[in-house]
Amino acid sequence: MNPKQLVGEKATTYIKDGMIVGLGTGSTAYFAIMKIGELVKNGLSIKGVPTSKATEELAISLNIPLLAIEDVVKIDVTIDGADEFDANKNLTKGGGAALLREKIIASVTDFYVIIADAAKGSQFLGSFAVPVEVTAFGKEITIAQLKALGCIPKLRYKEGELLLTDNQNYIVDCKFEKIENPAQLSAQMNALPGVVENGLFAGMANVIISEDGKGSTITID
Ligand SMILES: O=C(CO)[C@H](O)[C@H](O)COP(=O)(O)O
Repeated sequence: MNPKQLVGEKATTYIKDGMIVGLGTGSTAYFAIMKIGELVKNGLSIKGVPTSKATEELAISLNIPLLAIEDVVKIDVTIDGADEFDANKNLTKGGGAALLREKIIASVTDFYVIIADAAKGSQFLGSFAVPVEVTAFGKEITIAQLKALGCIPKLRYKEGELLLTDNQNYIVDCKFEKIENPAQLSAQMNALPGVVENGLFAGMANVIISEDGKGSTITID
C-alpha cells in the first residue's frame, strides 16, 4: 500500500462515533479523509471541520457532514500532515499554504494526530523552509523583518502569480538553518506586525504516525 495511504488510514483508528474531527490538508491527509468518507458511508456518525477550501470540497464530495467554523468550540481529534517533524514532535507545516486554518483548528483540538512519511523526520527542524502567512500590506517590510531573524525569505508564487491563501494573504517561505528552539522562533515571527501566523507547530502534536519503509506504521507518542 502507498505509505501515505497506510498512515492516513491508520490515523482514522483514533476516530470514534460522535466525535468532531478536524480534517487536514495535503496529499497525506487526503487518504485519511477518503477513509473517513468510507466510514461515514458505513454508518460512522461524526462532524468534520476542514482546514482549507480544498479539503472542504473533498469532504463535501464524500458526504462527510461538516461544522461551520463559527460553531466550533472544541475538536476531539484532528488528523493532518506535516512537511517536517523533529525529535520532540515539533512540526513545520504550510507546504500547502493552509497553515493558518490548520493552526487555528489544531489549537482547539484535544488529540492532534500527524501523519507523515519517515523521510520527513529529523533531530531538528530546518531542512524545510518555514512558511509564514503575511498581510499584503507592507509585505516588503515584513519580509525584511523576517530576514533579520536569520532566514532567507522567499515570497511564494504559483503558476507565475503570487500565491494567495484561502484568507487572501501571501506566503513567505523562510529558510533557516538548524531550528533548535521552534517555540521561541515561532513567537519571534508572530511578534512582527505583518505576520498573520507561521508554520512552526511547537508542542502541538500528540502523536505522529509514520512508516518504516517496509509497509508497517510507526507511532511516535
Ligand atoms: O501543512 C500542510 C498544508 O498546509 C500539509 O499538511 C503539509 O504540506 C504536508 O502535505 P503532504 O501530506 O502533501 O506532504
